[in-house]
Amino acid sequence: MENELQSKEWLLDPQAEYRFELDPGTSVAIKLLKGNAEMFGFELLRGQTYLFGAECKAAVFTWQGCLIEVFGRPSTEYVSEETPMNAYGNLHIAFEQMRVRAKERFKTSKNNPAILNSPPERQSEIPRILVVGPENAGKTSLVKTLVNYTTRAGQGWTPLLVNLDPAEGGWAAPGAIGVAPISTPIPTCSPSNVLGTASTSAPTVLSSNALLPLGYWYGHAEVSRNPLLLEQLINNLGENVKQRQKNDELGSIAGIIVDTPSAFGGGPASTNVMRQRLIKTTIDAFKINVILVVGHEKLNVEMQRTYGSQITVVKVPKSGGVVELDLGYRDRVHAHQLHTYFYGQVIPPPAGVPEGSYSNDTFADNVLSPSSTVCGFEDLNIWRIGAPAMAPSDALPVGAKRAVSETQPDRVDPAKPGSGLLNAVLAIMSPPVNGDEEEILDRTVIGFVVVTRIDLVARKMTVLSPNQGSIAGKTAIVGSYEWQDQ
Ligand SMILES: Nc1ncnc2c1ncn2[C@@H]1O[C@H](COP(=O)(O)OP(=O)(O)OP(=O)(O)O)[C@@H](O)[C@H]1O
Repeated sequence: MENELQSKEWLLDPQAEYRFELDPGTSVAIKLLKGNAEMFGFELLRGQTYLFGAECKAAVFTWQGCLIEVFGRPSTEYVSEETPMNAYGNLHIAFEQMRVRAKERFKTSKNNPAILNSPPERQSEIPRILVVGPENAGKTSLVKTLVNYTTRAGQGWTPLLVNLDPAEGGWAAPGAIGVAPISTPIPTCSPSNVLGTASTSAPTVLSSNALLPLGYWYGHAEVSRNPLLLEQLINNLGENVKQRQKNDELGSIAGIIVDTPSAFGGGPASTNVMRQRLIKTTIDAFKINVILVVGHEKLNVEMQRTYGSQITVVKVPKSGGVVELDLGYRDRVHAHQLHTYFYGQVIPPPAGVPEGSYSNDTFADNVLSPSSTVCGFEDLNIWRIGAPAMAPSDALPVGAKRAVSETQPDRVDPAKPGSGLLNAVLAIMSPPVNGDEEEILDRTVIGFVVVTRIDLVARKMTVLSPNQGSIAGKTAIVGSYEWQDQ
């Protein structure tokens, strides 16, 4: 039903979903009028209006039926009665049972410390889930749904969401991988904050925007660019997760869900060895006990054969709603993510929705003020990991060895022509623990800056940074991401 406010009502039957895709520069607002509805497990409040923009592609799903009102015109919109949500719901129930059993066991072991002598069994009861699948399989959407259901279970669970897809741009800039404890459901509003927003970029009064992620900087979109580096960072992340779980045994019962890049789930045969090695590293680093293979028969068989004897491998159906994202779209999303990191995000509401009348649960109306500072070439210690534009080791002629190792930090001199620093995204690293400058691979990211100007004569560069703090004396790593403010 359409009205003069350019809105349209959609009546959804139980277990149906309304899917929409937005064109660049457009937005829609959705209001739940009757019944119940959710988006990737995030429950919509009745009467509340939610804004979506930045080419968002998503779906409103209902378990029991609902009536929604949609303001604005998506480029594609339709209702589907066929969704994999039943399978996703069953998975959640199975994981919930594992958690409840683990909690019971934990309580008993407090009264009977002898039980603590059976760590492998106890460990195996906590869900540590790895999600793999090819490109555009809906991996991230499944991960988000499972994490959101876990936080809604009413048990106070705070699962750890691990993002190993450097192209995802979760929580920080694209190029980083990381982990964040999730205590409230993650909303969906635009692809620039698919996994929620870090507390440093959003008002912390909103718990869904107050995530405290821990990130490592890989610096590239493609896994094949430097798989050895990614492997080392996954191990570092795994070590951190292990430490946290050791310090908070009860809290760790909520478990871990690991989202992976599509390179883990397939690709050319030449990358098979690298792919299998990265999966093995991930399984070991996070002590994975369940592998979910999204919509890929061959990969499912491969996982069953390789890990089926020790790990539960489950084939999960792919949703027909998952959108094929092309390279142009992914580039636009990366640019938008970086813009959002520095300037925040304002999604203009569509016609018929007054300013400020929508929910601020999402990160749809938040302005940030970055600062542009000039610093001397010597003020920042800039490194690049491995040689620039390095081909993977297995692409070298047989017997050939590299001059620079793929994980060796290489000092970058901004004064040298071709330093590749102009417009480059630099990750600012936490200070060295042992004073060893070269151990930068093992350091976590504290923020990002972009080099906007280089003055070779004055030996100075202009840097855009999210706040006004000085960056003098800091250590930074440059990857292959570039960004220009447009
Ligand atoms: N049921 C659905 N209805 C509409 N859009 C959906 C649905 N499920 C997923 N999408 C959208 O499809 C796109 C791809 O989904 P998603 O990011 O989950 O896949 P992926 O397998 O993680 O992708 P990648 O290739 O980046 O690894 C996203 O924009 C997501 O919001």
